[in-house]
Amino acid sequence: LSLRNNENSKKRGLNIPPGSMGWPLLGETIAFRRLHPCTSLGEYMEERMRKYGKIYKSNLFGAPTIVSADAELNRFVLMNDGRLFEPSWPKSVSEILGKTSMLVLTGEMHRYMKSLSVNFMGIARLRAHFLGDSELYITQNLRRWKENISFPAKEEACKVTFNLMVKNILSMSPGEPETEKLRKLYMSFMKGVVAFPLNLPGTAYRKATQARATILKTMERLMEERIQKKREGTDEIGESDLLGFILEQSNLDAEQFGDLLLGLLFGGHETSSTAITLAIYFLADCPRAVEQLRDEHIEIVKAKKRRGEPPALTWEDYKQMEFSQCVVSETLRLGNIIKFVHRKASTDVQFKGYDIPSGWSIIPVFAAAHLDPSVYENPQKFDPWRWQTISTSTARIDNYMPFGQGLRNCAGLELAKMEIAVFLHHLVLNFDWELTEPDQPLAYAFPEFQKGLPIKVRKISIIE
Ligand code: HEM
Repeated sequence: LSLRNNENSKKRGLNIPPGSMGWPLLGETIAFRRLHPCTSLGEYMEERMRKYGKIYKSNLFGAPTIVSADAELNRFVLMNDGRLFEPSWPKSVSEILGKTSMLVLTGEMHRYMKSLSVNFMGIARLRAHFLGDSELYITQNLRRWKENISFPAKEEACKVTFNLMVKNILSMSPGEPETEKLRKLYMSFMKGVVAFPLNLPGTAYRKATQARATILKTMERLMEERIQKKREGTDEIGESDLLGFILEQSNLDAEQFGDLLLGLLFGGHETSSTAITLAIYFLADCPRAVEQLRDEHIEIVKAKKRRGEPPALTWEDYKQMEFSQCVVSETLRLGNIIKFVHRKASTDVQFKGYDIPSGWSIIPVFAAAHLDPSVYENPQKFDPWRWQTISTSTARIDNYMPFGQGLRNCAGLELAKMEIAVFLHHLVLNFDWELTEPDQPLAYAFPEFQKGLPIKVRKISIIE
């Protein structure tokens, strides 16, 4: 199909970007997926960019594809979502995330689900629920850290972000048997989303489809139980979790709710735990940034004491974490948690003299601008201070897209930034840490630390 499409475009005299379509069927998918550090673009892209420039054609995931390392084209694609472009995730991803998942929905239904999620994670709820809950789960978690014993940081970050999401989605508490059951199911589901999509018995992909079905059944049961409680007048949760909020504010059925839940767990758990782990990794090599972070957070705590406030962080305290936000921005730039997204042209599109034929896939690679030396001086360097000056520059909008942009931008970006900052607050106030083994994050579906980033901590006590 890809080759036929390519031939048709030639016949129509279109100016398709240069590139190679690779092998029949497989195209260049294997080379595209080859592991490389997430702080680089990898050999496949670097070689193609040297040969063909920032916009080139290929054959990926079974479709003729334009790969874009061009920041302007990436922005053009995202700003024309729903008009010239639509989502086009590989079938394996869309099947596992569900047909009513936000990543694949378009039009009215996408807008509806998006507005539910954005409202659910709006500033009011961040202040009222997520901030206090994040702090609670983070402190509960860090309190258990033992000195001088190596442990994987990723696992700890995952516990925090998972607990936060299930508490706010389903009012489930950490450590309860039902929460643990859901966590295990979710882990199998997650492995399948990123695995090679081979739907055979015993494969990660098959296990994930089974986990998905079980999670959906659990959702259905929880929904029925809540409806029953509402009828009996014994529901105490009301709209304080997503399930209650959806029951009051929408008419989603159990499957739609299940897909929304999986999407938020998937979107909110793996990404932010990866971001926290990446910050721990980058900071371990940048003591000056840890020192400056520590000063910032000590000052926040002292100011609270001076004002006679209780120790819990408030939204106003969070807003004081300016250098921490620079650390967050730099972690997301260099870590490239979502390296690229999948779209396809819903009509013939022209850009910079090139034609992108209707039906072709396009992969905007956000990481390309994040690592471009003409945009970010010394791009391989973890340099949070660069954000103290960049923030006023307009270049940032085009060249910095860790959360995507436009219609389909991240619904949880404020939550994510807050979670990372609150984690940093308690981390730098309570611990020094070092990496115990080399473990570089590799660009898999998400950046992945092969060993989960083993670290060793030392407790410090700087606030009397
Ligand atoms: C550092 C952490 C995060 C990063 C880097 C990130 C990144 C992204 C990106 C790049 C997109 C755009 C996908 C596209 O264009 O197709 C996206 C969408 C989305 N994200 Fe996030 N995200 C993060 C955290 C979260 C959190 C905490 C949540 C919520 C719990 C969340 C929920 C979503 C949802 C629901 C969408 C789909 C929006 C839509 O289709 O309109 N994300 N995220």
